[in-house]
Amino acid sequence: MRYLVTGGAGYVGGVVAAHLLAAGHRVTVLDDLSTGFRAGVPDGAEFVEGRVQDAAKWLDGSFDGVLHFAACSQVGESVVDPEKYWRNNVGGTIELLSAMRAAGVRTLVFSSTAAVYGEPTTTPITEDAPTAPTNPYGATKLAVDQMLAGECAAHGLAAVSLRYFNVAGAHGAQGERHDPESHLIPIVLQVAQGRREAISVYGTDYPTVDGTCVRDYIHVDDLAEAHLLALGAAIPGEHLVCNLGNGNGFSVREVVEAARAVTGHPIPEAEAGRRAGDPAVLVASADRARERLGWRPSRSDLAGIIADAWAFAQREETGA
Ligand SMILES: O=c1ccn([C@@H]2O[C@H](COP(=O)(O)OP(=O)(O)O[C@H]3O[C@H](CO)[C@@H](O)[C@H](O)[C@H]3O)[C@@H](O)[C@H]2O)c(=O)[nH]1
Repeated sequence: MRYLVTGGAGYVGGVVAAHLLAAGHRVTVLDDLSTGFRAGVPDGAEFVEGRVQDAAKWLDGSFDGVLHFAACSQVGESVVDPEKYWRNNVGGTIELLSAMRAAGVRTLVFSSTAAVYGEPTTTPITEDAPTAPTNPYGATKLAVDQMLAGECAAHGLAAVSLRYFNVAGAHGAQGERHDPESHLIPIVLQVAQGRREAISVYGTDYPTVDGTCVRDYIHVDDLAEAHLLALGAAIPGEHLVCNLGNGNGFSVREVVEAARAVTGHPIPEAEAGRRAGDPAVLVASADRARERLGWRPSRSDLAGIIADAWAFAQREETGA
């Protein structure tokens, strides 16, 4: 099969592209390199530098489906520059959908997020939980989910929205890298490497096991496998929504403790105030992904996830 992967130079898109290639598919990556690097594009993928808004230039009937990752994804930035998020994330997807319709490409897997749920009312979170995003990033991802439901009903698109919880770990030389970095595990590992003095723990008075926020960390390879399964599970006319998480929560302090064990470095902590918009607990119910996709995450051990991220961070540091 032949697939277009938008945003395939990024962390998740690049790892999914690698899994598609390993499964014997042909992959074309479409990415505008707005993140400043193309390290994520795996060997063996065709690479097209361009914007998703211009997908019509490259999409034709030789493609069997699209995996859509191209999006702005920094929560904080979305609050200060919401227009950029609506323009890219929603505007870009409108153009992609019309290009797909024109080319007769009728299968789509979309990179959605747990951020659509906002502050959850129950845990673990199922797909039927109320959606109430607390920032423009989550709002634009929810808008695309809603757009896809309409596209499926009106035009018979087969679409799956995968709502990721906290993606972590690495696939060999493909790992998580943002500039500036804001995610917990990469920052903790920068402290281990001596590139930062301490990890600022955002909030120690949450109603959780140790007062710090609890998240559901999922290995990027498990996440990638769900995308391949989603391609097979997509049904014309149906918009399927699945959460992707392990169903286990770990606190910030548990993550830091696990990183100390993995790296052998002390990793000092500095208590800081709460970060605006952080829910106390975000843990997925992945029952639907198990039932509908047949998905079985196999790398849910936190130490293993951090060990892969650490190997990637060390590789980046030494340029190996
Ligand atoms: O220096 C840091 C960085 C993070 N945290 C905490 O660590 C947890 C995880 O933070 P982070 O890695 O930034 O992820 P989240 O804020 O949970 O957001 C992730 O999960 C969201 C949906 O659940 C997605 O929308 C985001 O894109 C994705 O980054 C949170 O409680 C943060 O407050 C710290 O204490 N110190």
